[in-house]
Amino acid sequence: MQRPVHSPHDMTPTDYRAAVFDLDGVVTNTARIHCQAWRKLFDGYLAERAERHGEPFQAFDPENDYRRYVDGKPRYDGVSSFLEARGIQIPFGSPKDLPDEETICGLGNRKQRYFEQFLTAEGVDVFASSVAFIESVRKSGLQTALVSSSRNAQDILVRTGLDHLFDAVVDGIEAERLGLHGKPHPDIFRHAASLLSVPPGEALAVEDALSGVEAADRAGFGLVVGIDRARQRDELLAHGADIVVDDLAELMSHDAASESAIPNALDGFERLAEQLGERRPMVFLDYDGTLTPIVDRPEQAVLDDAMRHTLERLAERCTVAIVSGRDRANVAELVGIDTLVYAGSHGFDIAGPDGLHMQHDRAEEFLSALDEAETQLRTRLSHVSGVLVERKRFAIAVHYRLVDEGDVERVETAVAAVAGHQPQLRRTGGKKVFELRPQLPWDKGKAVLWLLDALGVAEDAVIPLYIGDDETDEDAFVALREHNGLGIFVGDITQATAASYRLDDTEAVGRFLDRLAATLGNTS
Ligand SMILES: O=P(O)(O)OC[C@H]1O[C@H](O[C@H]2O[C@H](CO)[C@@H](O)[C@H](O)[C@H]2O)[C@H](O)[C@@H](O)[C@@H]1O
Repeated sequence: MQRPVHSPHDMTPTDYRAAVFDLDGVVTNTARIHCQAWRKLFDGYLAERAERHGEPFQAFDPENDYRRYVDGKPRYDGVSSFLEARGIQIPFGSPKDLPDEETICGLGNRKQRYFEQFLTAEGVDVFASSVAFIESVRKSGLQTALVSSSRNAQDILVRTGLDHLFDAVVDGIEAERLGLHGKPHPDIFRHAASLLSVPPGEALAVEDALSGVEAADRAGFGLVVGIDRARQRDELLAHGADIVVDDLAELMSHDAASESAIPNALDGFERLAEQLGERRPMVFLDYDGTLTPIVDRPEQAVLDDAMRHTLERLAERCTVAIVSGRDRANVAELVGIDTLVYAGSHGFDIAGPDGLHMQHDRAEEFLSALDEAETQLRTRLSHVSGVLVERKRFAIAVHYRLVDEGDVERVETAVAAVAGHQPQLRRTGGKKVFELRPQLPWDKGKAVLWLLDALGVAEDAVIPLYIGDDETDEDAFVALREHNGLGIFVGDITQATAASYRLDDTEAVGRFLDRLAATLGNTS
């Protein structure tokens, strides 16, 4: 029986029989790419019109115009609704129109061309916590479906390897084939529920777009969850969301995500050793919160001698890589062992023994945006006491651990404003830190996969093992799951994690690594 849900804490997935998810902005970060494509389309078209008709040029606003008129809607509906808002009337045309034709369909097809170009250049980011949430509701016995107005949905599912997460998919192509109306009409949500043979009232829906929560609400879903990716909490609620979260991790019950669900790597060491079997581990380690406890200031996070000795011993028996958000040179100096591989700036910059070296081939393009952002951040935040701005080669961390609670919002607003002026950078989070990183589909997970490939080890000869404590480590846990590796989360599990094991703290990490080194010593 469903209980009333007034806040994320009241939500129990097992009260529902099915869960239906939107794709862009919920499972994948393709909403960003759609937004770029819409912006390029409308800015180009409006500029052309301004020249032709002497109209004033008013650019497409990637925040307000995107949310209000195009987000979540099928392509031609998005074009119509934006142009209508600008008082522009052009013929509808036909879906066969070429991208340079001045019709609703022609412009929609032009947007698709831009979208494909951006997608190829930038790749697709996956929200690791959403994947963990979907896996967890499936484990709880719920059926799952994906609904998307996008005609690209299937392609994106295949590219990201996420197609196995859904029992049914209703995308833009299928919707058109069946004559279903796009969001905010309820059709595709109702159809998804019917494919799962579950009445909408017994299913929950997850959406990030205003048109999407409205569609799910109108379809009569038992619970409509809005994800607030664009600071529009109140509007999501007004359009039909029952609850709004910043991230699906907030909906993972402590039980589902914690001790009972995820075994302790020390208690379960024998089983883990069995999983290793004949294979050598390749050990990837995060630094802060994993090898050293979290402390007030980054420079105080000093590696203790016992941990250094353990790492040295382990590195004699298998490959050990440190994968950190810190600057590579900084973390290499803090660890101080030259037989290890070091990946810094969240994997953008890698070096190791025997001349191993990799810097993401586009990373340098972002240096001037990072430099400007750093200057702007230092200026804007100079009056906020306790803020620490830490520049890494390919990222900037803004620490607020020492900032008064009442001032944290000022810090967040300043970081958001700077990010708003620098579309080349993306904002991510961590432990009491906001970060700006290059707007590229690259993260610790991609870096770990690159290393596995670069070190040229046969897949059946090694088992990658990643230990980390923070949200940026989830990308690596997800990547390793798909490559038969193991993730170990350090700390209290209060949110969804894609790790398979856990350890309590850095001291437990030391004991685990010691035991691993001893086991490998016995078998070599
Ligand atoms: O990927 P990691 O190696 O874990 O690096 C993540 C960030 O770690 C550092 O900040 C964190 O640790 C500090 C020291 O304990 C702490 O004061 C801060 O609040 C934490 O966010 C580092 O300074 C950042 O550059 C890394 O991105």
